[in-house]
Amino acid sequence: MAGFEVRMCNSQKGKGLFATKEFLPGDVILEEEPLVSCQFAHNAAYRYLACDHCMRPLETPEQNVRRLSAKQDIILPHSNCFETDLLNITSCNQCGILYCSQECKEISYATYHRSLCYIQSEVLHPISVLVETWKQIHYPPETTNIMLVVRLLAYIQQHDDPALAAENVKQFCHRTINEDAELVHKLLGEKFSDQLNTLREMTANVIRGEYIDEFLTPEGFSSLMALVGTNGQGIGTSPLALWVNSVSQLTMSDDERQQLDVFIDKIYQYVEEESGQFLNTEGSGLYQLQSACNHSCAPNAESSFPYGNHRIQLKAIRHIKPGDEIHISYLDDCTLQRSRHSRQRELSENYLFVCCCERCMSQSSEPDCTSDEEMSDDDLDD
Ligand SMILES: C[S@@+](CC[C@H](N)C(=O)[O-])C[C@H]1O[C@@H](n2cnc3c(N)ncnc32)[C@H](O)[C@@H]1O
Repeated sequence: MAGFEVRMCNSQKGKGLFATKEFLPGDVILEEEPLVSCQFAHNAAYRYLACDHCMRPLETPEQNVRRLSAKQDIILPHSNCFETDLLNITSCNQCGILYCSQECKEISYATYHRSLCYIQSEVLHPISVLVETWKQIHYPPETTNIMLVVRLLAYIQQHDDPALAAENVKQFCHRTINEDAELVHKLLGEKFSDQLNTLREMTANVIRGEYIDEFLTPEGFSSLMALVGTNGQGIGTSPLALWVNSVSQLTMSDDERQQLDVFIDKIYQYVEEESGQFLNTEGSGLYQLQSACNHSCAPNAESSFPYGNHRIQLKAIRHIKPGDEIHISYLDDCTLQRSRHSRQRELSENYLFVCCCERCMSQSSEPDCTSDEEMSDDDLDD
């Protein structure tokens, strides 16, 4: 038994993910591979070398920390178990892009890469032109990626049953034409309508065909961009974080643990000094089940990437009973601590919905905050 189902919640929230069995805190609810995923364009340009399919970083924790801190003499203890991960690196025979394994290479080719394979050094290739244009339009911190759109179109094109694949794509949360336009405006900024048209024409130069042409009309493309903006799940992978996680589970004396903690704090300090906050290989993916999960300001589940690649895991963080809706938070921990007003502002500005979770509803009798003090960034809850 899967333990969950996707069904309608109400007309405001649309569909949601519901438990069909009990989950205790720490229980895994589901694990899922994305339909498609892709590393962000700037992240790749800044040498965050990753598997082109699953986003597994192609460096050991030690190589990772040395690059991010610019200190070539750092030696990480207990790091030998990670070396084996990198023994199977391979590349596409035609274009040379890198994969962490033969399996990723084969899945990628069979799912979307066959339609998109090109020699990366061809600066005038339509994909290079599109990616470079995207980088001009969408600066870091990146929230989505035009290549996710392109891979989605290639996924439909290469599918054994392209009509069914197009329907699968349309199952993701979608909106009215006006709401799509508003979301694309948010995504691309002030000059969004010219930019959207440019991106659409460039995307059509990369890929087109019977089952995807409907997504390449002005309306279809706007709706596809909004679909990716609403449903795209951020992915972050870091060999250093995996190493920290695995050494924290080793058995050692209190003294050794204390020394290790001091060492970890120190390397994070070096890394922050050299590389700021951009420490992870970052990208986004479209997940069929995960994207059915609605937001709550008091979530009972959270997602993570415990395998250091794009495979997502959803875990219970509170007791979930059969019939309960499974919620994650779309907000970071810090914003979650803030007032209802502040949380709702963040959600409506960035995700274009008015949150109707239980916590917001139970606080809806709170007066609306309008004073300068309450509008400030640190308007903490309660
Ligand atoms: C990733 S989708 C989640 C699945 C979606 N409900 C569906 O029908 O496909 C995100 C969208 O769900 C809706 N949503 C999610 N959480 C919500 C909440 N707490 N209150 C109101 N709407 C919510 C919003 O329309 C949001 O853009």
